[in-house]
Amino acid sequence: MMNLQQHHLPLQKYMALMDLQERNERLFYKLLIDNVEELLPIVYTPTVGEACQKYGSIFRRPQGLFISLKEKGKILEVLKNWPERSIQVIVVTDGERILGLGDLGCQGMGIPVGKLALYTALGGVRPSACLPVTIDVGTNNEQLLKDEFYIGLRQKRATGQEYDDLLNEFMCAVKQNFGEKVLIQFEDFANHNAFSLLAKYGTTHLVFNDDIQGTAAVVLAGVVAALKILGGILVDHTFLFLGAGEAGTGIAELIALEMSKQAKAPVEETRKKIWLVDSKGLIVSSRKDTLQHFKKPWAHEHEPVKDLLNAVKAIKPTILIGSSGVGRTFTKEVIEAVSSFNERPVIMALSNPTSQSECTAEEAYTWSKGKAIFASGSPFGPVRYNGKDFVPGQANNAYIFPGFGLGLVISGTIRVHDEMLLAAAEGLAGQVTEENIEKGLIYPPFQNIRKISAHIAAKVAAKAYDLGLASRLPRPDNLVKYAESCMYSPLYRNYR
Ligand SMILES: NC(=O)C1=CN([C@@H]2O[C@H](COP(=O)(O)OP(=O)(O)OC[C@H]3O[C@@H](n4cnc5c(N)ncnc54)[C@H](OP(=O)(O)O)[C@@H]3O)[C@@H](O)[C@H]2O)C=CC1
Ligand SMILES: CC(=O)C(=O)O
Ligand SMILES: [Mg+2]
Repeated sequence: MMNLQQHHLPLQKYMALMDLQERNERLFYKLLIDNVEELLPIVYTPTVGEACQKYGSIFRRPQGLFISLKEKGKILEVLKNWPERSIQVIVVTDGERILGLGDLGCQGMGIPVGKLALYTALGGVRPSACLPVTIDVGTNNEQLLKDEFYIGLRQKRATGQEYDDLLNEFMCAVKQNFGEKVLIQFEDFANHNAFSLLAKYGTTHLVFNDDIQGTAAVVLAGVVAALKILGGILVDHTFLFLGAGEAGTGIAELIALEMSKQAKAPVEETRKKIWLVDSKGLIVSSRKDTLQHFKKPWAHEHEPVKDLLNAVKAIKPTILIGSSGVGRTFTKEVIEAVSSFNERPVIMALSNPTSQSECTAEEAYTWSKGKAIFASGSPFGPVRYNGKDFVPGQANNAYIFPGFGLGLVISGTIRVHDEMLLAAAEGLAGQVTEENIEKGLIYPPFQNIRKISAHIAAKVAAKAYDLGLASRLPRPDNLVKYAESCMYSPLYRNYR
């Protein structure tokens, strides 16, 4: 830690940590687990975003497995080259929507590598069972195509049949090489591929889209915890999203599902409590013909509204969620408006990294005059306002995917089901203590994340057993203890 702390720039710390991961993996995980709050912003958002942007120029040794269009027809052979045989979790990206930073091509590899480091440190999946993959189908990022240090294919992105065929070959080869119980986590695909990949492979493979499903579970958990402050049940609240893509519509759908279960009402009804704004304004029924399929369920009856501020005034949300990927879009006027009709407005600025956050913690507390219950995708430090300290929460899918994946792996689950996402959200919300709530925190500190992950894993595994989707038999009596017993710890063994 002293060595790391001598570096002043976060990117230098990132490089030092990646070197350590390469040199002494066990020590890397020991450090990450023992100093999770200090090191998470380095191996993960926001610094991993900068690392991906500069990946070519800071490149030292390859991490993960790159599969490019040139490997078409040989992907099985490529997978066989990976030295580890017992893979349990693959995180795969094609680099087209890296955080809120856009298309970074195969420099997006930093994301699967970082996510899998968290699978191990936060969720206890063995490092050797984790495989980061980047599918290189080119990039439409002109700057990268001209960059002499760019490490990927110098061509525009393959699309259509060529893209679909490569992805299909990859998905089939994974199953053939690693078996059907390997979890494939899709990460940071652009939404025009993300939804269709999830729908296509959800019935044949164990797949999970972190941006759509993991984010949904973490936000639902935070909202459920916030109800302890706000009062009422989910259907008593009105939600407004800025951003109607993977994160926005994924969260909206899971919240509507939970509302419908709680209120015993059809999901078509509970969806009406949720509104979304995209780059063209509020999603309303008069726009239905021109909307992408994932937006259509949210096209409610309303006159057109052209921007967020007017949408806030018209819809009067109790909960405002930013999932646009565009920084500083929760302006002073927006936060003042939402605070004018709420005693305690919930404001979540989910977009990553910090530069893309819809507002800062300081802005949320100051502009709401200390009323906001605030959480953000990338971390912000505590804020002092009016002589009082406010501690923001981190609404990031990192709370969910490590425990969620662990739950699937330890139960030998063969398919992901929405009920498991609800179970994961319940598991996380259940870990928020009275003490957290008193401080205005709707997420527990990351300090306790391995315990939290074990509880999430137990909930997910229990649901998988209940649904008959778990293949590891017999079902353990105490799933929390079992999950803990399965977790990797970076201990040195005593040799005889
Ligand atoms: N905290 C967390 O755990 C997570 C955070 N995220 C973050 O969420 C962000 C979005 O990700 P994702 O949903 O996958 O991205 P998508 O590209 O799928 O969706 C982005 C949405 O934002 C809308 N949008 C873009 N610019 C504006 C604007 N100026 N005003 C209003 N709406 C706008 C887009 O509109 P249109 O459809 O019209 O183009 C689209 O609906 C990213 O920054 C990502 O880092 C994502 C996953 C997890
Ligand atoms: C956190 C995350 O998955 C994202 O920003 O894409
Ligand atoms: Mg992501």
